[in-house]
Amino acid sequence: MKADIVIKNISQLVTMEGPDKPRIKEEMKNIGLIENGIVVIARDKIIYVGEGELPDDIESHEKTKIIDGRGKTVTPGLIDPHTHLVHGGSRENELPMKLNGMKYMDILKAGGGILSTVKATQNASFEELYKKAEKSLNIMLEFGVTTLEAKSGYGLDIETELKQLRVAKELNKNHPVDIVSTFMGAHAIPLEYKQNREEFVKIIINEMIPKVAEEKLAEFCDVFCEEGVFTIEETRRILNEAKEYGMYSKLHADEIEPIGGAELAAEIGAVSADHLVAASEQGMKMMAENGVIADLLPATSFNLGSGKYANARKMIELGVPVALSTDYNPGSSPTENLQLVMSFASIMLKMTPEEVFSAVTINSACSLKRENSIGSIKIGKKADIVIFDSPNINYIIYHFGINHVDKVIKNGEIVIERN
Ligand SMILES: N=CN[C@@H](CCC(=O)O)C(=O)O
Ligand SMILES: [Zn+2]
Repeated sequence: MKADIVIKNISQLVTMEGPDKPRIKEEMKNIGLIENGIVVIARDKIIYVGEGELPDDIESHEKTKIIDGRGKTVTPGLIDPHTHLVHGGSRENELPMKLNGMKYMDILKAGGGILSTVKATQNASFEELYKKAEKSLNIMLEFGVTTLEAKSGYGLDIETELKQLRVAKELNKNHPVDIVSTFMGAHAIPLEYKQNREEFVKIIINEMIPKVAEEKLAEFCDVFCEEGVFTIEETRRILNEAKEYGMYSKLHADEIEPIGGAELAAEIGAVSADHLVAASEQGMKMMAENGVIADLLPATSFNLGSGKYANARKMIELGVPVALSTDYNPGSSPTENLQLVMSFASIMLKMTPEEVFSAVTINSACSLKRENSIGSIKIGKKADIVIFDSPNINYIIYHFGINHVDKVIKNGEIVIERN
């Protein structure tokens, strides 16, 4: 077999070896760490992973690229399974309001917040949305993200929801980062339906979901299940309908109030429940029993400044598989930096570096139903790999706020080279 890229002498190689399924409890600590590691790539796949030298049955050719991994940490490409990538405008105008004590949900109730991004997204052309999202995607790739999820939800009318999803589809075709799309028409109740919310729920169920499914624009459906937004019952109806059309479920659950989002996620067999800052212990237990992944978003807690963070330690203790995401969006988490999220997870959620790496690789892959092709460095999987300019995993998390990436390899191609 002929190698196209060989990365050798790797100080710390994070393989995430083990079964392609969500890691829980102590499993989250086993990241398959190899010192003096070697990874070999041929075309777009990993063909060897181990320790020491190139094995005899793998040959190099004159174009084989040999990368010296001394002083470097190598991991699977990072996966960000919760973003609101495609949207118009920005919301820095809300910063002084928040500093003056106005709450995130009060801004929304007054017609701002998500609803102001809805206006900006409705008014933006396909090209404008594409360019803006492409810029963010480039930053994410620079930070080591090779696959991410992108939600609609800033349209709230059928044309704009479809426009957002079509932008994501086109970017997925043209950009090295793989994008998994989620339909989130149930992100807020538009002002014009405030007195008639049932009408809006019916539009989502009877018009939007069938159209999104017909155009094959989303694999997942998500709902902002929160006090003052969508109720448990509305969320159940929307996600069950989406299931009929073949979409997996995700929920924005118990972000602010413990209204039973975690319990609902377990009941309907959602793939993930996200946020969970206010989730009840009973909800966490039910998630563990039903294998629902907790996708935690500590950058959002940080940016909302509430001082409230999801109880990751309790979730891990109870056997809930934990993933981590940026939640990149213009309101509550305007950052593309997943490495920063990893540092927040360690400091604020008390997750160990090993748990953090499990959360942004294999568990995130599971949260996108991609665990058979990405999320670990394993023979036969996609050659999506990050080389960090860092001698060990702890340093990446400890030295926070900067970009530790040296190189990013996507589908066997070096797409980012920073040093
Ligand atoms: N909480 C709901 N949705 C997004 C925020 C959207 C926005 O504020 O624009 C979130 O996940 O944080
Ligand atoms: Zn979100």
